[in-house]
Amino acid sequence: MQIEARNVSFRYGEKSPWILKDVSLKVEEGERVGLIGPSGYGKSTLVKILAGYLRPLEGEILLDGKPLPEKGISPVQLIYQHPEKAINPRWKMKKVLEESGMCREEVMDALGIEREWLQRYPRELSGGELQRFCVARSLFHGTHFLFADEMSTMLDVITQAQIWNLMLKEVTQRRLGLLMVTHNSNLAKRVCTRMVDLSEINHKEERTSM
Ligand SMILES: Nc1ncnc2c1ncn2[C@@H]1O[C@H](COP(=O)(O)OP(=O)(O)OP(=O)(O)O)[C@@H](O)[C@H]1O
Repeated sequence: MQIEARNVSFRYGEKSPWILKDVSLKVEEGERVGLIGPSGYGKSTLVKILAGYLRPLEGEILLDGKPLPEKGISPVQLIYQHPEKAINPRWKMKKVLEESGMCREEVMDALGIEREWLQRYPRELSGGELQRFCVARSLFHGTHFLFADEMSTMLDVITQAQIWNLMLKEVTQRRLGLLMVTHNSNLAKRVCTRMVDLSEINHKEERTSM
């Protein structure tokens, strides 16, 4: 499988400056790509577009040459920096996991998810504890591509290592495609098979100066 951003352009408002202009990027199954670039340059925006959370104003996102499916749980999963925004506040954690069909014991153990947390609401967990649920959920059996947007920045070093060890094991064994946004070059070197610098594939400066 392959996911592709083809000639994607985006801005947040009609009069706002272009954030992305004519950006093309492909990620193949089994690849682990690190997306880097200056702060505020559009990395998170591109990842949200690739995952189908935002629609491009020009260009398209193609999964094996077809538009992303609109129904069902997406084969493209995004884990962001703010787990509290990604989880339904009215559901207990058990229901959150059940909805995705992701209740593998070994994943919960590897992530250090305590079973007692399953009976709690999101507001009753810390950011790090919630993020483990977001990671667990993203690994449901239908996932083909995982996008991690600075997902471990808020976590302590031990939890970061725990989460990344599991992610790497799953990504390698299942040959998932991974796109990670990070400012941590040591982590990127350990995890990624290829690096992409957004400033090299984004043509916004060329167009806006015309
Ligand atoms: N919802 C929004 N509405 C308006 N502007 C936004 C919105 N989200 C982001 N932006 C702007 O779009 C630009 C790109 O933001 P984005 O978060 O994609 O950058 P980034 O490269 O991921 O940054 P960082 O490395 O600092 O996380 C920034 O100038 C930001 O202020």
